[in-house]
Amino acid sequence: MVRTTSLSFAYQNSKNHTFYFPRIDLTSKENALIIGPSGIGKTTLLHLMAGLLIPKKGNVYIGNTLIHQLTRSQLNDFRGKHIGLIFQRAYFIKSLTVQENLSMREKLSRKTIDLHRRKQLIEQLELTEIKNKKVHEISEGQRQRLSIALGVVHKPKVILADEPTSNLDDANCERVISLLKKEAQICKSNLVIITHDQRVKSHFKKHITL
Ligand SMILES: Nc1ncnc2c1ncn2[C@@H]1O[C@H](COP(=O)(O)OP(=O)(O)OP(=O)(O)O)[C@@H](O)[C@H]1O
Repeated sequence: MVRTTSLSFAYQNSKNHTFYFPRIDLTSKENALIIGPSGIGKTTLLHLMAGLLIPKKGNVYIGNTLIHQLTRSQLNDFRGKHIGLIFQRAYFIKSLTVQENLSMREKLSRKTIDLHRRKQLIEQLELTEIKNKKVHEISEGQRQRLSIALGVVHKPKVILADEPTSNLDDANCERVISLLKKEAQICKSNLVIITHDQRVKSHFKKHITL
């Protein structure tokens, strides 16, 4: 369950421009797209939902937790355990292998390491053949799939993805969307995607328009 209430935000250096966001209310396992023109505040909203930015007013519930009432260290801990972030440009440790990056992400979540889950994910995302390769040795498409794996390996309550398909051809776009939906189903999590991509829109019933 993900819910936002009267969320507003202003960047410190933004000459008092305040963003006001519509209410979001996602029931258990419900997915949604955040859509709207460039610069309207989609990434800002996603970062608020991830607890990476602090709202001026309002709050974000993930499950029963009001995330902005947590202390900074509780919030970091909560994010590590319960939020899966997938950025357009993923952050990897390039000197480590695919498998080592996943293992590092699991350790950071401080959840019990689930070797079966990691193996299953590597197979599902077709990373088996390159699991022992360093990240700088793999292709762009493989990196995209690894970034999904890193976002979901710890079975988060919510998966937040920022433009996960914008650099992909049609076949890979379809593949990434169906992988994300499948992983959300397996993790029983809410999936929230920011997109400009017309190809993605028909795959989701719920659209949040900014
Ligand atoms: N750290 C920051 N400090 C000040 N202003 C910022 C900061 N980050 C973003 N902005 C501004 O806030 C506005 C919204 O940015 P945001 O990235 O949330 O928009 P967006 O809807 O995701 O855009 P796009 O679709 O182009 O990625 C933009 O005008 C941007 O320049």
